[in-house]
Formats: sequence, C-alpha cells, structure tokens
Amino acid sequence: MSNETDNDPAIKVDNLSKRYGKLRAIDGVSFSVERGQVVGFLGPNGAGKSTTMRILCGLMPATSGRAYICGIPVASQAHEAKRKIGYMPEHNPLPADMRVIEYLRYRARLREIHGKAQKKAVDEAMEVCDLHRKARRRLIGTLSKGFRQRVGIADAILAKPDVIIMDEPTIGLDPHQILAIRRLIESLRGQMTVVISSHILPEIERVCDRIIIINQGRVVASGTPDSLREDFLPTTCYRLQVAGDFEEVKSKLSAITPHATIEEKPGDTGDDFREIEIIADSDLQISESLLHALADSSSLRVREVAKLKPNLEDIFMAATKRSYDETASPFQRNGTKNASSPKVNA
Ligand SMILES: Nc1ncnc2c1ncn2[C@@H]1O[C@H](COP(=O)(O)OP(=O)(O)OP(=O)(O)O)[C@@H](O)[C@H]1O
Repeated sequence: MSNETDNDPAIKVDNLSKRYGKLRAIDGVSFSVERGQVVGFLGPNGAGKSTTMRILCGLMPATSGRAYICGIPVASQAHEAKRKIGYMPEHNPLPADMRVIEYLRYRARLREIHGKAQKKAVDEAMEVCDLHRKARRRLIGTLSKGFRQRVGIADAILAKPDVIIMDEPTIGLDPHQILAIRRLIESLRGQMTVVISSHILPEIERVCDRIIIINQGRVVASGTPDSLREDFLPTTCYRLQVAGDFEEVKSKLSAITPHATIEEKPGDTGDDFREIEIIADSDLQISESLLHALADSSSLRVREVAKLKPNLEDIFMAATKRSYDETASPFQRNGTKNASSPKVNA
C-alpha cells in the first residue's frame, strides 16, 4: 500500500547503513532529494556510492536505516518503490544480438507496459534519447558506446519513473558523446529527479543542481556547488600577470589586501611578465582596486587580472580530505571505534 504524497521528497535516506561481513560500506547515511532536481552523487572509489544506489533501487537490503522513494519505503514496499525508479547501472549488460526497438519492447513488457501504451512508451523513450532515426533497428552489438549508453537511458526512462539513477553515464565516452548525454540529462530536468554518480567532476558541475559527496561510507558534504564552495573553500584567489619589480608589486597589492598571501607563481610566461597569485581567507571583490593600484605606477605593466573560482574538483578534494583527516584510523570502518562526524551541510 502506498503512502505517497506529492509533498514527499523524491528520495529520502534516513541513517542508512550496510555491512558486508565486518566492513561498513555505508555508515549512517542520511540525505534527501527534492523532486525535479538533478543531483550529483560523488565519492572516491569504494566510498559507498553503488551500495547506496543499489539499496535505493531495491536491489539489496540495508543492514539498518530506511530509504524512501516518493514517500514509499523501499524495504517493505519494494515492488511499488521500484516502479518509481529507473536505474542505469555502470556496467549495463545489454544483449548484443537484439535490435534496439526489440530490446526496449522487451524491457517495457517486463515493466508490465503492453499494447498501445508499450508502443507509445518505446517511441517516446527512443525520441528523447535520439535513437528513433539513427538506431531503432540497429543490433545493439553494432552500436558505439555512446549509443549503447543512450539505450541504457531509454530503458531507464521507459516507464516514466519519478526518479532515475545513473551510475557513471558518461564513462568511456568521447567529448561529443559526453555533450549528447549531458543534453539528454538536461532535457529530463524538471520532469524527473535525476541522480548521477560519476568521477567526471566537470561534467557533474555543469549539469547538477546539487551535489552530495560521500566518503568512507559517510555523507561529508551536501549542497549547491556555490554553497559547498563557501563551506569548504571560502577563499578568494586572484591571478595577475604583471611586468616589473616584484617587491613593488607586492607592496602595492598589500596596501589593498593587507591580510592576503601574495606569491609569485613559478613558471615562464615567455616574456618579462610574471604570474602573481593573491589568496585571501574571505570573499573579496578587488579587481578594480588592483588594476588602479598597478596602473598608477609608471614602472609596472599589468595585462591580466583574473578572479579564480574553486571548481568541483577543488571542493571534492577539500571535502574528502577533511573527512579523511577527521577519521583517525581505518579500524573505525570495522566498527571497533567511533569516528568523529565530519561537517555536513544538508
Ligand atoms: N558485495 C560486496 N561484498 C563485500 N564488500 C563489498 C561488496 N560490494 C562492495 N563492497 C565494498 O564496500 C565498499 C563500498 O563499495 P561501493 O561499491 O559501494 O563503493 P563505490 O563508491 O561505488 O566505489 P566505486 O567508485 O569504485 O564504484 C568498498 O570497500 C567495497 O570493496
């Protein structure tokens, strides 16, 4: 029996843990995902991403804790919860000797979609994934990896699930194929809740509204890319290219940002310009002041002032390093000690 209401989040995970023998693969994981969001689910190898996703998809039971899809408890109402989810595993076993259209019809039958509804569902999924014209009658074994990924996504969206979970959807694809899959995911925004696990961080940063980072079985960060930047790397970095005496440059810049670190970057710019970095602990907007101060001097020339923004890779490194530092020993994952909780911004 369904407990679903439209107000329930698309996904709610409450204190979820999973042990494989003595190993705690995930340990007290909690988060929720609002409907229509595209969320990146990140973590280093072995962090517990696949374990969490498999529990969410009803493919494996948790040791403790609860997971809900649109308010439906996955453990006690697995069949109903599964109807709400489309899952694309990292290693998607597709039959090489079936044609795309045959395979999707077969997958629709497994989801109890028959007759006219089946034709409509298969046509629409092929249309969204751009398989209709180019690949509908092709043998899956003859398709490029990018097209095989599209078949996997078409399969996952066939039954118009509320939630679609994709494990590494762009792994092994060339830049054109990655762009095509990104556009496809973007076209799902607002219609379905999409959770993507990937190690391709620039891709995740481009496409996701929210990021959840898991490390050593625990959620260590959760928020929008901007809120995570503020939480984990609340620094400002300017990079300048200036020609002239470094001590003079330094004294001019120190007058504007007395507490910042000012360093000359090693490396050759190919001429008499040098690269200088200013790093401050707070958010600064000083491009104009920097330009004025340097232009004021007759012996200095400036040709570039750029404010650098930490990217998702920087955030990922900071979040997973912080939690790694806060975890005193690997024994904790076997449950012999309690780890201190890393900072999480839910
Ligand atoms: N079936 C299993 N039996 C025993 N240990 C397992 C099993 N599946 C996963 N593990 C272990 O649980 C931990 C979490 O694995 P999981 O696959 O969930 O991580 P992941 O974040 O998805 O990693 P990756 O990015 O490498 O796919 C790892 O230490 C892994 O070795």
